[in-house]
Amino acid sequence: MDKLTIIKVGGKIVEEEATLRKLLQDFSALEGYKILVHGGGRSATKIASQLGIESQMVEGRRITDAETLKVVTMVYGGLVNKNIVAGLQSLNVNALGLTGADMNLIRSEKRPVTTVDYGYVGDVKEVNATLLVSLIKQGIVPVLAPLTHDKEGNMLNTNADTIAGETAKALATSFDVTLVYCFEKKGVLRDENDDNTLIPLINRNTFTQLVTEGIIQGGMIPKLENSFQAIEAGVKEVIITKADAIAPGQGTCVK
Ligand SMILES: Nc1ncnc2c1ncn2[C@@H]1O[C@H](COP(=O)(O)OP(=O)(O)O)[C@@H](O)[C@H]1O
Ligand SMILES: CC(=O)N[C@@H](CCC(=O)OP(=O)(O)O)C(=O)O
Repeated sequence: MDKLTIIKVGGKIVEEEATLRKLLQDFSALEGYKILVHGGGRSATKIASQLGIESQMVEGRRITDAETLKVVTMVYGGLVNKNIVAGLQSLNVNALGLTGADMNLIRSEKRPVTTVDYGYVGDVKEVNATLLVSLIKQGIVPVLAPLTHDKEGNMLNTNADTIAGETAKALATSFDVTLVYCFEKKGVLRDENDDNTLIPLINRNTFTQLVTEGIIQGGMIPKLENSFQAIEAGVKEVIITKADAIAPGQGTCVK
């Protein structure tokens, strides 16, 4: 099977011009088929605040009311996505920016209200793998924004780590998929403020232990949950690493 690399890049990296530029250069140098998935949570929080809209996160997910949905649609589907596409085009990568609504790429359902009402947040139900395979085989590089739709006319906000994980899972029968989550730290760390404390390998058992010890917390918990789900669905390799270290052999390997 052909190899496919899916890189997910998070908030702090896409927000800063220099780090984003470096990541896009490294991404452009990757051999073979590839997809870039981006977040942009920090940019959305900043612009929402400038518009007088408060942001509220619960367990790493944004409470998305009608006004917030307008902001995230503009920021992820517009500003961040097009900035990345233009950057990649300048590096001769034939990037195509897409939300989940475009060509019905990712359909989701509004998350049911339980103790928390997340508002317009979508849980992924279906990724159009056939479309992605066809685009990739034409030499097109999809750049995916963290937005989905319900096929009833509504956009829904979806966590970017989940978009990357679900896309990797959907493509695992067509390619040998490597999924790389990159962010501002070296990987999963014993002390999250010290890049010298990298944990090179994590499995479900060590993960549970590290969560109990409080070493893994916050946004790293859903990132690792997405990683294990991807591995269990046939994704070949999941790596969590620093944005300037996306080449093989670096960061934390999830098994
Ligand atoms: N053990 C750990 N090692 C590294 N980061 C950790 C750890 N535990 C918690 N984190 C936190 O997880 C965050 C990454 O998750 P998140 O903010 O969702 O990522 P992203 O920037 O990719 O969207 C890090 O910024 C860090 O604060
Ligand atoms: C539902 C939900 O939480 N969506 C995320 C989508 C963006 C994201 O995931 O961005 P990062 O990767 O930069 O964190 C949000 O609005 O923050």
